[in-house]
Amino acid sequence: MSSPAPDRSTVTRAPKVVLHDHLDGGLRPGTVLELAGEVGHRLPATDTESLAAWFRAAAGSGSLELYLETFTHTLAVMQTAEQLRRVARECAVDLAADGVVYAEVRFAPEQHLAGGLQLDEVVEAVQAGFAEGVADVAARGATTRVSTVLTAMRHAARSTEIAELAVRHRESGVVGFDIAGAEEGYPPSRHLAAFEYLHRENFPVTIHAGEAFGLPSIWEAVQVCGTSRLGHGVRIAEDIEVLGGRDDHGRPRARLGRTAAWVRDHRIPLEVCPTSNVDTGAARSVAEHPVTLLKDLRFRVTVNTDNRLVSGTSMSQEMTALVEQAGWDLADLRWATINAMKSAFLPFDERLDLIEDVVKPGYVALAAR
Ligand SMILES: O=c1[nH]cnc2c1ncn2[C@H]1C[C@H](O)[C@@H](CO)O1
Ligand SMILES: [Zn+2]
Repeated sequence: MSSPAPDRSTVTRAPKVVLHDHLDGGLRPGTVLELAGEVGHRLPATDTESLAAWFRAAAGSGSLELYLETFTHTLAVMQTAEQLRRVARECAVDLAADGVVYAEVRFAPEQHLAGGLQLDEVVEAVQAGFAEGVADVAARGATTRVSTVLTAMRHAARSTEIAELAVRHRESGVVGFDIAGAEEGYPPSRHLAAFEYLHRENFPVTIHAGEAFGLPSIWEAVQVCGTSRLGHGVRIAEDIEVLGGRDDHGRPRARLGRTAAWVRDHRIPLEVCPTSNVDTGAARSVAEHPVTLLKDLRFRVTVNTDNRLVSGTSMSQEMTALVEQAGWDLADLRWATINAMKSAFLPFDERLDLIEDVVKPGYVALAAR
């Protein structure tokens, strides 16, 4: 039985969980303008509206490489402890205002050293900003929680150093490690030493894979690098043959290749970011995005923002787009949210508590209105 299609305000009020959100892709346009003015960085626009529009237009180029070029303007204003703390504080506040109750936010410390900071200082500044933001939210009577994922850039050669950095800060809210950046030509196995170190340390890993490059990248991330989650992972759909019609349980009839079957059988979470995928050309539209097929086939799908500023989005926007353009209903949103909470890099009991004490009651409250 399908549940009603929620409107935008219901989606905004629903408790949401985001596992894939880049700190340097989610700044407020006003903050970029203000900080750029302070450091003398030239931007392609001079007011918040046209700057936000510039990011949208530049990001929607259909290529990951061009999408990533827009980050020069955000990274330029994230090079001091004060700047990082402000951006992180605003990130926590903005996510909470959108109804996000748990977030894992990522960034690449190696990209924040131009102002003379050391790697540990970068992490400490961001952690301090998240703590301030969470406290601001609490002071206004709401609750959110933000964890940190440290990213290493896949074209660079600092992944082992960043992996060690992540492990050093595991007691203060760094919960995972990721690799990001241009995918083609930079397979995840280049960073095998970092992944092997992290496995020895029992430290969680997610890998951007199956966005700009297809199945081999996903296979390598899972089977060679032993990732716990897949950043995007949408091109797993290339390993699925849709046969048409539905089975007795209402699921689409389909034949899964070995990699797709492995990912589904082992419940490997897919951190799907629909708008970002449309921007980079990994999907034609939200309506045609493979996330709906993957949901119907009961992969462990989660819904994410990727880059709120760059893709002009939010969790509520991603979920509303899925409702309006791909036929998702409230039960689907709840399911994806619980999937995300189950897949978080938190201890099992804390994940369970958030599901039972926050997510499920939040959905009950929505239904009661
Ligand atoms: O979707 C993405 N794919 C690959 N790399 C990405 C994506 N979004 C952001 N990045 C890169 C650009 C950022 O500077 C970096 C760290 O957050 O990660
Ligand atoms: Zn990403």
